[in-house]
Amino acid sequence: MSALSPQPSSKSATHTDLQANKYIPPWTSPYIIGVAGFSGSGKTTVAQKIIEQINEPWTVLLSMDNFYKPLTPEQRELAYQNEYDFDTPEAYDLEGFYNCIISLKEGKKTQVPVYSFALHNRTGENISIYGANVIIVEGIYSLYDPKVLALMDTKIYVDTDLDICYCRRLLRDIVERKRDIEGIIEQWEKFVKPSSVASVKPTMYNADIVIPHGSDNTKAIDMIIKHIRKQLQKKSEEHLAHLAGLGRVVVPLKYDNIKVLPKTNQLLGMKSIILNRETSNDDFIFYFDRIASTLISEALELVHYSPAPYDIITPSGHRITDGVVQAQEVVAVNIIKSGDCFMRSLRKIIPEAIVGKVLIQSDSQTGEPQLHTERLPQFSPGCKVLLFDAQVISGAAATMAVKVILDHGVEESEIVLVVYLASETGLRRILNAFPNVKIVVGNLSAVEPKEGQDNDTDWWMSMRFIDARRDDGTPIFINVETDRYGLPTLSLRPMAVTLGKPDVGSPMADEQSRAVAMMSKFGCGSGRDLPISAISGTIMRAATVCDTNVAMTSTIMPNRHRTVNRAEPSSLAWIASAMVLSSPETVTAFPRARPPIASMTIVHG
Ligand SMILES: Nc1ncnc2c1ncn2[C@@H]1O[C@H](COP(=O)(O)OP(=O)(O)O)[C@@H](O)[C@H]1O
Ligand SMILES: O=c1ccn([C@@H]2O[C@H](COP(=O)(O)O)[C@@H](O)[C@H]2O)c(=O)[nH]1
Repeated sequence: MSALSPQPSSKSATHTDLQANKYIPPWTSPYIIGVAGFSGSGKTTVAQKIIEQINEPWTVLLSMDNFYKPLTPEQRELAYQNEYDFDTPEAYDLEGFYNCIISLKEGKKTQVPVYSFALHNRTGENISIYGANVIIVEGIYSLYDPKVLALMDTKIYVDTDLDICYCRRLLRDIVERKRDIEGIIEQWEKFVKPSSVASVKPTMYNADIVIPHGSDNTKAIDMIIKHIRKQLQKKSEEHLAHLAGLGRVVVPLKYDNIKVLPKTNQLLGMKSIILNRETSNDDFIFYFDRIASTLISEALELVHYSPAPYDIITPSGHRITDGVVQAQEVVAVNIIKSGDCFMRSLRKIIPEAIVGKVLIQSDSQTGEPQLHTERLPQFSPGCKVLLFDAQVISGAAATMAVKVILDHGVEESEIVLVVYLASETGLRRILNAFPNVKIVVGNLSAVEPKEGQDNDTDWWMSMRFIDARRDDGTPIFINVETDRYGLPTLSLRPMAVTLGKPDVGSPMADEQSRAVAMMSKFGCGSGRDLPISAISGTIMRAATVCDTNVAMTSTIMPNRHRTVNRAEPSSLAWIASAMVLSSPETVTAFPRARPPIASMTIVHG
């Protein structure tokens, strides 16, 4: 189901929102907060409190200390004798600091040098930052450079009495920065104190908010957090509205880039087997893997081959002059965890394939897809990337994943999305944003709505909930999931959903109303007093397959069950937000005794 906007059917679509024709992820406009103040004033402590309380995925704390200029051996010697001035703005590489923030602001993968206070120098290592939604920049001169100030959304000055700062710095520098007490006192008197008064204090006038008494001032910090939350909510609404726009029909969906598996007897036969309640668990996995292999093989048809640069001599001595060789490296990327159910088949077809991963998860309340983690390899120039997801419904997660891969230097035309189940709306959203991406899909929703199915949403819901009733009519939530051994498996959970009122004024209100109508149509009754956004979140979350555990929905039968073990925090968050579990009761446990398959190569970028 598309959770992002009301979708006109392809028949009736006349909308031409050309502005929507490009995907702008949240990390190309990160929210930047500057925190300044004296050394020891509590800047880091305040920043950490903000991070804890806003609880945004991909919040980066960037310390200006990382941008101390590298020292010459002579300067290092001075530093060890407490004769080097680290408290003048000239000690910082202000240009490098600015360039780093600009690069992050543009959503680029950015290298940040690591600094050691013990060595008084950069360590030579770098930390790579990518995908930040919120960046907190902390440092004595973070509100100093007008160019940097212009990039900040909120500027905070932590105003703590200088003597208190001195005491705290003494303690911290001895314990954490391995400094001796005499040296700290000497440096304080000679450099820190005079610069604090002459150069740091005046930057207070560049701040939007001044926090008297530092991190003790919980009231001020609460106010700041409320303000930041409001700004982030606005940003998230803009992102959702933008994603919604991408789902609108700009031009009728072009099928040149989409390959749907033909409904051959062979494919229908395999589907019939996996739908049959008599099918054993092993056979289910076997036939699912075969369908996955077919999808992968289709995707590999898009890999470039070139004439072999040598003649082939057969065992019987014949010369073959028109051999071909693969001319393109193939790299796989999973949208975890659902994409994992393709991995067994991938391993059989390309055993040496490098596999990268992205974790994209929806916010439980708004349904906004958020990038939590990426572990991607260094993509070689011109390589082909197969992006795996079990299902694409709204298309938001896949759109975001494509953007992540593009940001890592892959050509748009070299990305092939491989997906078992997809809605037309989702594919339209992806292709509106990235018209050169190729898609290989096992099941695509009806292009023309069928009788009684007014749109993709209906189709998806019926696919999801088919046969999913208990004898007493209770709807059951069914998923094909990837289990801890990387095997496709099924889970069943009874479901109770409360119907509520849409959030007035929310860009999702229409969508929420539709969600409620849809849920009631499919028999979900009221149960608990939940905000509607939770329900909507449920649908969106499932729809975008952002949950790490919800792997794949299909026309599946409720005969294969397993004990649902949902201990991972992400699953708990999902359960809490979705509230689909009326009780933790799971139907029967399907016995399984399988060895884990060989672990995947996860290349850290
Ligand atoms: N309100 C506070 N009360 C007591 N100690 C604090 C308080 N805020 C910070 N500290 C301590 O003071 C030291 C300096 O704080 P920190 O946040 O690192 O300051 P800054 O980043 O401004 O240099 C740290 O050891 C920290 O734990
Ligand atoms: O090698 C170094 C580099 C810096 N300093 C001191 O650090 C503070 C800034 O860090 P805060 O976390 O804001 O305290 C600055 O006052 C420098 O004097 C250092 O001692 N050695």
